Amino acid sequence: MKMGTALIYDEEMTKYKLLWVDPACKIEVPERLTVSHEALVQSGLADRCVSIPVREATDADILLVHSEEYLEAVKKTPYMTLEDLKEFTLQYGDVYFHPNIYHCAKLAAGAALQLVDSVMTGKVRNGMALVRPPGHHSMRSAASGFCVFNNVAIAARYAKQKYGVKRVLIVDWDIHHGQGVQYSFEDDPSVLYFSWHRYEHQKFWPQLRESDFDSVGKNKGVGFNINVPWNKVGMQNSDYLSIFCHLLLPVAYEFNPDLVLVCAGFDSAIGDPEGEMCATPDIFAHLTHLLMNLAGGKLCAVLEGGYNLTSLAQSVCQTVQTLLGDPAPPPANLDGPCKSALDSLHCVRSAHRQYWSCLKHAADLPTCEISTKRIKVAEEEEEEEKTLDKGEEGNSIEEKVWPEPPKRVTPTIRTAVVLPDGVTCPDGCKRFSSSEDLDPLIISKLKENFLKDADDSDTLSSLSSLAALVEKVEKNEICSGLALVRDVSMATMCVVQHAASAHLRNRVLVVCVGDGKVPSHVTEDGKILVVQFSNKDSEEQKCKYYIPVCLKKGYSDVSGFMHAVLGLLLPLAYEYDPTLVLLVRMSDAGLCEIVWQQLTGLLQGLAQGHMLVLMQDGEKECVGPTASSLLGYPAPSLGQLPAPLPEDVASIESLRHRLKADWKLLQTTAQETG
Ligand SMILES: CC(O)(O)NCCCCN
Ligand SMILES: [Zn+2]
Repeated sequence: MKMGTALIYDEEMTKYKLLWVDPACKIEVPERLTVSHEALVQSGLADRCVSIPVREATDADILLVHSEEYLEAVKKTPYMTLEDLKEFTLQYGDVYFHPNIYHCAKLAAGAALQLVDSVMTGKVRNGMALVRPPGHHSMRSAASGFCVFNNVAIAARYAKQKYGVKRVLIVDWDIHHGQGVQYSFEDDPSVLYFSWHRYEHQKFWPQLRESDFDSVGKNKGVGFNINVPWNKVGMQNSDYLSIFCHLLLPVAYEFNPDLVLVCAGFDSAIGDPEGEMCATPDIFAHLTHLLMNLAGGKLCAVLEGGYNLTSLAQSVCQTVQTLLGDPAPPPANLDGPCKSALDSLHCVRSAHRQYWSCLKHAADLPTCEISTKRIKVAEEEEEEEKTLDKGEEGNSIEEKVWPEPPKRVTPTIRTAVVLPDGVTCPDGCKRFSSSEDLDPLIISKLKENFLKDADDSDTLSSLSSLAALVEKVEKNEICSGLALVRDVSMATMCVVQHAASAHLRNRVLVVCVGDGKVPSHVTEDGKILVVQFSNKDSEEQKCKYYIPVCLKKGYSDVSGFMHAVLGLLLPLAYEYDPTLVLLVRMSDAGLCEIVWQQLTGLLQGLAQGHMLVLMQDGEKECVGPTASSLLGYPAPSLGQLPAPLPEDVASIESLRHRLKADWKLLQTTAQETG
């Protein structure tokens, strides 16, 4: 698998600005680009990227999306007087023209195409284009919302035409609805457009009825347009993650794209005057990470909006650092999605349940219109009393403050391996067997707890290597580890006991695939959370921290397993927020290798990538693929997923219903909180 991250930027795109007074447009300033690029340079991230030059999009490129008359009209703007420019601008909404904006718009679109070229030719794995003017509002024959040419829509058409890409996923996390993208692809089943956006029941710009959740696409494209309206401001990290886990990721995996394009707008971050949301910049590390195992890692992020220069720069850095493969930071303040977000999630899932098998079981609403109107009425009442108690000034937008995202230090050793002699150490990994610096107290504890006959020296050495490995991971000297052990249950017990012991401030998430014995007794205090996938009818779930997931055909049913991973394990894991993930492959795990790699890849978003994988020593052939995932290589695609088995969906759903009282990120509708 290819590595390397492209960065596409050219300061020429800073050389246009608003030349007259227009309150709607004054936030779109050249400094947006300079602070973003400067932050990447100062943090050392720019130097780690492959710098790719911009180019001008050709007429043919632009005509993939826009009409000739529109292109011809825009071509005239460089020669216009100030008065003509103002006049020309009046025909569009919330956008401005400038003698140099046509040039910059060609560079912005061209930058996106250069990014597609470098990813599709395998020169890099993924990349980011820092561009302005943005693109997702511009339509076939109209500029809109600071956008002139639709950079991402052009890139999607270009990828299909030049590289024969069959399916493109466009994820638009900008806080505005990219209506231009929706109009371009709403009847096209080969391009799945996903957008969340501030909507407030059509009160927020661009105030379109077709931005609501019931715009699902047209004709052959039904199901391939997904709109998530935010009907309140103040959405937080939990709200964004819930949408990814319970809507975008299940659909994206079912869609199985060959290429992922991101309309990477950062006005959805805290502090932005447009979005007025409260998600912190580090959330973009997780959103990026969660998309990086799709399409074999082929991901192109293109800048859209973002108007708070501080949160914009921080969010851009979080995104690029994740594209480079650095482990994600611990997600901040996950306290469950708010009611309004759950209502939106519920409406979108039920609007799309007929198009996506992963949503077929989604609870139906009586009808969303009624529920939305009901919510609307309730909110308006609430709104009234709020303004009343706010005193005379109705809308005081207080200055938001948030902590600087934590520094993400990648350990010198990314992945260490504990392997029996004769098993080769995978490229990029470091063989680990040191236990000499393990204090004798621990050694004696291991002896008394785990050794039947005291002179079983190689069991002792393997267990003490594991204990030593846990210490190194805890100290962030090593990011992740992989061990082949003789007795995987005993090794699990040893790691859990060691990691959970007092002197290590750990919360250990133990994910077991297979029916072996797991440490279920040590989970009362919440220092351990065990999730075990098996095909044995699970004995009644004992406590909040031991969760048996029973799948009829075990994990051999890829769809059912991925359904459980995306909709149950990921939300649980994010809410639990472990400091260490222990992934255990029990000997009888009939798990297909790619699913195992997807699971390993997805779980690395937790615990800053601090993960230990334990496997039975008979699974030598699994060492290479597991190591490649631990090293940050993207997992191969799973291919088109058939519908999960109904009985598996039923058992996962009933488990989710049982658990959601304790684990708020498992909720998918507001009704459940009642
Ligand atoms: C790219 C963008 O989505 O941030 N543009 C926002 C335009 C807002 C106009 N009121
Ligand atoms: Zn925006």
